[in-house]
Amino acid sequence: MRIDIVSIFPDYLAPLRLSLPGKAIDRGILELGVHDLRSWTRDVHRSVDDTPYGGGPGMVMRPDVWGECLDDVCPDDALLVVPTPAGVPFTQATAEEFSTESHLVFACGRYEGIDQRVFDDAARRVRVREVSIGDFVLIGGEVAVMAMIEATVRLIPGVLGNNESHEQDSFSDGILEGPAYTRPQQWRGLSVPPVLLSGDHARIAAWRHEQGLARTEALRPDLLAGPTVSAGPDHTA
Ligand SMILES: Nc1cc(-c2ccc3ccn(Cc4ccccn4)c3c2)[nH]n1
Repeated sequence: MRIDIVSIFPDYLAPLRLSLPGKAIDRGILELGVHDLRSWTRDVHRSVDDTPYGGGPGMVMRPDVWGECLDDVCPDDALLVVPTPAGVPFTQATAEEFSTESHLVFACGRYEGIDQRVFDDAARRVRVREVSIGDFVLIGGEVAVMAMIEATVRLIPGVLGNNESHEQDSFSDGILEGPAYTRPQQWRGLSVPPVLLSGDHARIAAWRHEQGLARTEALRPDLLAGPTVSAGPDHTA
């Protein structure tokens, strides 16, 4: 898989080369390109934003600079992912879909966002996903992109080591994971649940499922309410 990211703060994405994505890069499983949007400016001030039509606070990112950038960075077979508070929810299902792509391009906006015509124009030749990572507003797209890349890259075969796996991920079977324990068996007067010491793998699996279900009912009853809308093949934003 190749991932390209466009940002006016390319250094913000440097941590992606550590930890998981970094290992994937070293193993040749992932190619990562980070691009400074200002490389596509033509004025002496290297301007990327302007005042919003219709008035309102803040600035909007210019279509001309983004358009020329995406012409260079985003080929027709790529999936263009645009983080925005006004997008379709990014879920584990979205991460699964993204992990099967050969080329992802992430457009990190700032200010009040990017001129909508950038995505209307891009949609003439590439698939576009406007995606939200949660119902809160960030200052820009970089943090959202790092979260989406981590959730996506860990699902690529070979990225997680043998003793880590995503098969039992939270959300992958629709319920939250139950509690986890490690040594020591007694700690500050608190004990590990005896079932986990029993060696009875069927009982342990059943207990973990019950614990996950109870946690889900208590904290995330919405997950038990049935399928939700998320950014995926049939939900183009
Ligand atoms: N789940 C998410 C995603 C974002 C996000 C993603 C990209 C950008 C580019 C700019 N902003 C700030 C901003 C503020 C007000 C209205 C629009 N955008 C972003 C915010 N916030 N929360």
